[in-house]
Amino acid sequence: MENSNPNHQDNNKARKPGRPGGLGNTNPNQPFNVYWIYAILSMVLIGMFFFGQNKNIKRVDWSDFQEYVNDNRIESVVVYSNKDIAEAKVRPESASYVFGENAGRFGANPFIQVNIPSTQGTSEFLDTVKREKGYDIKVRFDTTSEIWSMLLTFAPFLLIIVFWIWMMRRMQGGPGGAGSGIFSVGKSKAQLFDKDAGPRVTFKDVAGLSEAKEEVQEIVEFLKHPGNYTSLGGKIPKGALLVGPPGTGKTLLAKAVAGEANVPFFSISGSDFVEMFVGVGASRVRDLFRQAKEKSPCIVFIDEIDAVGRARGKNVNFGSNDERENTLNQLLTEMDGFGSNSGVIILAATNRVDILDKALLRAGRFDRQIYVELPDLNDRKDIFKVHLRPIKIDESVDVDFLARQTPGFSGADIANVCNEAALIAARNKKKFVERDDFISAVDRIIGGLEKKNKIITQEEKKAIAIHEAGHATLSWFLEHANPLVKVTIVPRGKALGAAWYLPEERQITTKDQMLDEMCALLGGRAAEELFIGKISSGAMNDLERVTKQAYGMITYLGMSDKLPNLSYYDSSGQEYTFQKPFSESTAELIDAEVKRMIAEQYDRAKELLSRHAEGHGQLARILLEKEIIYAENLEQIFGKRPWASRSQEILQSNEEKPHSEKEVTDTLPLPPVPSE
Ligand SMILES: Nc1ncnc2c1ncn2[C@@H]1O[C@H](COP(=O)(O)OP(=O)(O)OP(=O)(O)O)[C@@H](O)[C@H]1O
Ligand SMILES: [Zn+2]
Repeated sequence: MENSNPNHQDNNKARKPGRPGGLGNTNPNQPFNVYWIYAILSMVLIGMFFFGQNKNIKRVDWSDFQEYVNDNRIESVVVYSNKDIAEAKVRPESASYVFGENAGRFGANPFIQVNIPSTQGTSEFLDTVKREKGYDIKVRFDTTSEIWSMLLTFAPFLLIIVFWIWMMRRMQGGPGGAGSGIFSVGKSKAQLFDKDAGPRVTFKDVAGLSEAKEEVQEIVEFLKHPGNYTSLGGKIPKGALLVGPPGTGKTLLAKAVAGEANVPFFSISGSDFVEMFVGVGASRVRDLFRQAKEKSPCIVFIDEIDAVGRARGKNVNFGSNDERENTLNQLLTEMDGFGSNSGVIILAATNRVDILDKALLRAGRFDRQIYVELPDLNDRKDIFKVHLRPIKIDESVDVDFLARQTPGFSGADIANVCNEAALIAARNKKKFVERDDFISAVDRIIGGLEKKNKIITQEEKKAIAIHEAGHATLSWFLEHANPLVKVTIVPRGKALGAAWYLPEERQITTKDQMLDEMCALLGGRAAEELFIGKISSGAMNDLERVTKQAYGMITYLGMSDKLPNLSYYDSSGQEYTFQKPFSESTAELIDAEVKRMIAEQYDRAKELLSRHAEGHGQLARILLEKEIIYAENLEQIFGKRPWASRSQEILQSNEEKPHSEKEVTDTLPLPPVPSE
């Protein structure tokens, strides 16, 4: 079965070492931060809002004004000395008198304005009134209004002009340079590795991957000697897709192609195109190709192309993914647009070809797929050799041994192991990195840090032991179950118990094998029920896998008696949203079949366990005591495995206990954190 081990892939992802992706070029000497522009603009707007807001002012005649003052209806007066105008605030209790019906409207701003006749100044008039009647009117002379109004009229224009100049300079690659600020959202974030900058990556740096290297060798030739191909009328391919799990060296390979051909290398991640602004993705794509054409011949590498290249929706979700689709369309247009002899070759990486839009894979686009797989034993040796080069090791370190310890590791994981080992040795103040450091590094990367200090009650420990012993016992007695390598109840990372199995390398899996696997997975829960009488949450991971397996067998592989030879799998990757491809009654049948299949295997697990209850009990006791058991312990208890066991062969031929790809972990509920 392809992808028979989804768990492992997840682990892989999690422990992928962090490394710089295609980051945008942020210019450190940027003299002018773009946020200043925002700040100034918003201040102007706020200012305009407050000052430009006209108070609702009622104009009155001079004679009315005099009357109001005489009747003491005015609270204060501001005299604008440079204009022949005075503004007066009306006492609230007089508002209705002054404003009449409109009092409500003027209520908040009870101001009146009056033109001062040239014959008699307001101030003199007010002075007289004050003196004669003793009213307390505050008078203020104001000259600022003039300045303000001038500023307010011209400031926006000034700002716009400054802003404009600044913008033009930026667009011409002025002080800020390209790649920074808001006006560069449409610029691609591609990272350029020019041919003369830094050490070149070549095929020597890429270990293993011999088939992939052979295939890309041709691209190197295209780039080096295009004439050889075009003279015969052939067209140089525009792109190739590197397909494989994370960390297997896709980026490295693409870089090596550029290095071998000695051409510039643009690197960008698919997710860098996608931004929340509409149209930005498409404009970034245009920009990327414009840059690439300028530098041609060159390689453009798009990592994680699935971020933009996912199949365009069949089900119209009312424009939810429009932006991504526009970006994808632009990419397709650009790929069609440039001539096949322009010297730009696009390499893209993905680990999900199945979800890519079919248009991307059509002839003339990414019509070649190059598989970059997880390394096998020999490849792992080579990768170790590459990454051990810079490390000071002593003679106890044996590459062959290391490669055997790391099945299922990707190139990135191996790089990580080497680095980790060096760190561990440094922590222990060693002069050289020793074999033990590598073993610890491998262990650490497999299971996260050992957490011996995690508080687990004796009862919980017993439950974990019984659960794990259940898996172990069943895997011993089921013909097709993967042979067990070791089981531990030492908590590592999140898992409280774990079992390692040797996976058999098989391309197709029979129904019997799948059923046995399910049975072994159910062994943990079955042992809990049989020997503790209480079931726990520790089996969640097991149950999830069993349920998925059963659904897969019934709906994809057509392996149930009631629904034989039917597959509702859609390899085109489109998901069914509104309509299932089967009827309601079939859906019920599927559910019933899944339940039946799991129930059968569970009964089988319980039956087998009760037959070997004594051995199981011994196993659980050893586990409790030693926290770890190996295949040999099982042999001592149960005798030779009834079926020729690959694990035994391997264990005999190799003294080391190989770690293995298949790891079944169980999570039990953590004990409550003691409150301090
Ligand atoms: N075959 C290999 N030989 C040597 N080193 C490798 C190999 N594969 C991976 N590595 C190491 O792992 C690192 C990460 O690999 P790379 O970035 O090429 O993986 P990738 O397949 O592109 O991953 P992703 O799909 O997540 O982008 C490399 O920088 C290199 O150090
Ligand atoms: Zn389990």
